[in-house]
Amino acid sequence: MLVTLEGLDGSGKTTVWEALHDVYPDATFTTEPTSGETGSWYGEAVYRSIEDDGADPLAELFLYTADHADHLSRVIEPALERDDLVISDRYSDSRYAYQGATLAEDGRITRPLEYVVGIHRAFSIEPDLTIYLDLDPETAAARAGTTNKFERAEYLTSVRDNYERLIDRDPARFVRVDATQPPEVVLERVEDVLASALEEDEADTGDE
Ligand SMILES: Nc1ncnc2c1ncn2[C@@H]1O[C@H](COP(=O)(O)OP(=O)(O)OP(=O)(O)O)[C@@H](O)[C@H]1O
Ligand SMILES: Cc1cn([C@H]2C[C@H](O)[C@@H](COP(=O)(O)O)O2)c(=O)[nH]c1=O
Repeated sequence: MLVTLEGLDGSGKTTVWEALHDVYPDATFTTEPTSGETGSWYGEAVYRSIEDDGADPLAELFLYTADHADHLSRVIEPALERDDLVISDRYSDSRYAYQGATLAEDGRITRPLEYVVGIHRAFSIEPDLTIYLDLDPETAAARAGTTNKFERAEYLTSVRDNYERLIDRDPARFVRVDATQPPEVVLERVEDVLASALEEDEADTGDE
């Protein structure tokens, strides 16, 4: 089962992702952009681009997408074949929401969100469950510390609008969690959501 954590910078994804290691010690934990144990030079290239305020938005989209393609074949698909629970801190929805927003500012691509979704259609795997940590852009930017070009409240407002569009299109996949709550409350809610989804998945698999 593939579970993804999504939300604005500073919404608390990594805090939750780290805490879930203790709850699901046998799961495969991974991230996008890739880094650490599941990292690659593609992920390193993405982080270089994040630090480059003049990076070309289309080139940046394809760097992120290259990292995703490699992540799928090297980490996600083998883990799913082993029947692991896979928990990814960010995944394709980040691309749809963030690069959708960047390309809207850029202006070269009409219907940027649809364009980014479209380039994934032929090869990507949709998550079974996406937990969306919902936070207003101002709090998100303040928590994230505005350390890179994405962590600005104005930009995060259009990223959040894109997440809302994605949720409207696929409400069954997303579960919204109020990320303004204290960390322990957010974690408890995420744990409940995850436990129910795993129970449901087990029941469905048992029925086959
Ligand atoms: N529920 C919460 N309430 C208040 N502060 C929080 C909460 N969750 C996390 N934080 C704090 O906010 C900051 C950002 O948290 P975290 O790194 O988990 O967010 P993130 O969504 O992974 O951000 P990014 O996408 O930028 O990596 C950290 O200082 C963290 O301690
Ligand atoms: C996967 C992905 C990420 N981003 C952005 C979001 C963040 O500002 C940075 C790095 O992510 P982290 O969680 O803070 O490590 O990259 C993006 O724009 N597009 C993506 O596909």
